Amino acid sequence: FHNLESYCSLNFSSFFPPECMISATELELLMQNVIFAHQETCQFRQENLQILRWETFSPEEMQNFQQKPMDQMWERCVCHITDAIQYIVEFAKRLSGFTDLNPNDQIVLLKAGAMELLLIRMSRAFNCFNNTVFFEGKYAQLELFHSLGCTDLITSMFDLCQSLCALNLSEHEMAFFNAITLLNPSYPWLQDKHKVDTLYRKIHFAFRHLLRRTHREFILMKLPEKEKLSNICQLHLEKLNIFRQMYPTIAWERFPPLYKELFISETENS
Ligand SMILES: O=C(O)[C@H]1CC[C@H](C(=O)N2CC[C@](c3ccc(C(F)(C(F)(F)F)C(F)(F)F)cc3)(S(=O)(=O)c3ccc(F)cc3)C2)CC1
Repeated sequence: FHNLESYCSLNFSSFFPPECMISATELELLMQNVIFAHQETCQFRQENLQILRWETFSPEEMQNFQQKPMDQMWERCVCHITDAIQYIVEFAKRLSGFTDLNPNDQIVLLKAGAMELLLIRMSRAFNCFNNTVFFEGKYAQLELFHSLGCTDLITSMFDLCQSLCALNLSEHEMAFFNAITLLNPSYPWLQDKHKVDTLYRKIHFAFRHLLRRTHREFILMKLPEKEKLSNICQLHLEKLNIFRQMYPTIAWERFPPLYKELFISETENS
């Protein structure tokens, strides 16, 4: 019945189970909560990213980055991503209903979703006209990250940013896309799947309500599929493991605890 049920919930809102039904005021409050949670927890403001978007690194600066040793460049980037993920954790905590979830499930959703939300947010810091991304104060071309030794990962991140930029998402749409990506009820390790599913359906309903009001329903079909995001996350984990084989102690000694907690599996921690 799964297909029938998901088909119904998409097309016949009256098929919503009772706990999913929300009043008009609750709907407005939920929409504001998602939008404010996003606005208050972005690392950089949209207008500042826009102002700087033609500030690119000079060839000399590029070379300087490209000549950095692999472990140094990895450590810098891992610190940046950890900073960005702290904001993403804050976004989750401000989503009404997230902190009411089973604490184990909150961790499961953040472990699985933090990198996906990072990738979505990255498109805000991406200039699709010259294929550059905001990095350490200016916009950087893909080649700047050469010394990381994971050009396929960087390329797939840039491609994802290009596809998201093509949708020209508003900050409101970005907020909802992040919220529904985080609250994915299909993760296997969830203890209270039903509670996550109820919250997911409410936020998805509010997202569709926003899109109907702005005549932007078509983007729902054009958002990157789940597996496109998870493939890039998988590639990130593979590159991290290759790096750790090359520099076995760096990850332990120099990577921030939050990054290790999220991306270096417990079995190795013990
Ligand atoms: O909240 C906001 O306003 C946004 C949040 C997201 C920010 C952002 O784009 N980022 C924050 C950290 C960023 C980032 C992305 C990916 C990674 C890695 F995958 C690897 F290095 F391998 F690529 C790692 F983890 F393995 F190391 C590290 C760090 S970055 O800006 O340092 C950056 C690095 C490489 C790029 F090729 C493009 C960007 C992306 C931009 C500001």
